[in-house]
Amino acid sequence: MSDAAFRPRRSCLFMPGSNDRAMEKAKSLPADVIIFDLEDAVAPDAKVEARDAVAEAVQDGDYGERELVMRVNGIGTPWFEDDLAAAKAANVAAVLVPKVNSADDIRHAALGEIPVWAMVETPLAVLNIAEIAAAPALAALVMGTNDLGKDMRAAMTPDRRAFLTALSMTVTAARAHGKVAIDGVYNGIGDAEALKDECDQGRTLGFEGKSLIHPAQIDIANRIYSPSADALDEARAIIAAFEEAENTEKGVIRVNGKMAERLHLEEAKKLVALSDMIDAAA
Ligand SMILES: CC(C)(COP(=O)(O)OP(=O)(O)OC[C@H]1O[C@@H](n2cnc3c(N)ncnc32)[C@H](O)[C@@H]1OP(=O)(O)O)[C@@H](O)C(=O)NCCC(=O)NCCSC(=O)C[C@H](O)C(=O)O
Ligand SMILES: [Mg+2]
Repeated sequence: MSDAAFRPRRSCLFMPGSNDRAMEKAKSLPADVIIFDLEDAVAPDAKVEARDAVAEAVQDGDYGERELVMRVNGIGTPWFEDDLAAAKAANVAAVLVPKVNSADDIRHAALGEIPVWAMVETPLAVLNIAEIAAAPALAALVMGTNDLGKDMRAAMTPDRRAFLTALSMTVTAARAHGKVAIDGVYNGIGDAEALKDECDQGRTLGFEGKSLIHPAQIDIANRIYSPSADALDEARAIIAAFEEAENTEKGVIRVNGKMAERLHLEEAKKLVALSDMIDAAA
C-alpha cells in the first residue's frame, strides 16, 4: 500500500448529502473519514439537490485533514453516472459504490485516479470478495451489514454470529490484496456499551475502523481503533531492540520475554507511524 493510502480510518462517519446541518457540523467532528451519502439516506426526489450540495461542500473545503468520500447511488440507477461525474469534478478522496457484486462493477465505477471503495452488502459480493478485492481500482471494502442481513434473511444479534463468515472473508480478502477494511455501522445510537463491544469485535477480526451514523459514536471508535499505550510501548521496545548494534543483522530476538521477528518489527513501525499520524491530526 502506498504511503498516501496509509492513514487513520478509525471512524468513518456517514451523513445524508441532503442534510446541510450535518455536513456543516462534520467540519468540527473528530472523524477520520467523512462519507457523504447520496444513496439510501437520501430520498429519490432529493438526490439531485443532495449531489450538488455534497459537491459544493467538498470543493469548499473546511474539512481539514478528514478524508472525504462520496457514496454514490448504485450502478444501474438513474443517478449513478451523474454521481460519478460529480465525484470526479469535486475531486473526492474516494468514491464509495453500494451493492457491488463483482470485479466488473469495480471496473465500471473506476474513475482514473480516484480510488473506488466498495460496500460489501450483497451475498454475491461476499462470494466474489477475492476478485473484488483484487481489482486494481479498489482501495477499501466497507461492510454493509444492514443490506447484507436483509438479503441473507439473517438476524442481527449482539454477537453478529450470522455475519462472522462475511466479516472475516472481507478482512482476509482486503489483507490478501493490501486493501483497507472498514466494519459496518451499528444502528443503536444511544447504546455506547454495545457499540464498544462491536468495535472490539471488529478490531479483533482485523478491521482498521468502523463506519458510523452519529457523532456520538466517534469517540468510541477512535478510542478502540487507536493503538493502545501498551501496544505502543511494546512496538517502541521492538524497534529499539532491533536498532541495537548486536541485533541489526538478526532475524529473531527476544524482547521483554517474547519472541520478536522482522515481521513484528514491520508491524511495530506501522503502529508507531499510525499513532504519529493520529497525534499530528489532533
Ligand atoms: C440517525 C439520524 C437520522 C438521527 O438523527 P437525529 O435524531 O436528528 O440526531 P440528533 O438530534 O441526535 O443529532 C444531534 C446533532 O448531530 C448532528 N448529526 C446527527 N447525525 C449526524 C451525522 N451522521 N453526521 C453529522 N452530524 C450529525 C445533527 O445535525 C445535530 O446537530 P445540531 O443540531 O447542530 O446539534 C442521523 O444521525 C443520521 O442521519 N445519520 C446518518 C444516516 C446515514 O447516513 N445513513 C446511511 C449510511 S448507513 C448505511 O447505509 C448502512 C449500510 O449501507 C448497510 O447496508 O449496512
Ligand atoms: Mg447498505
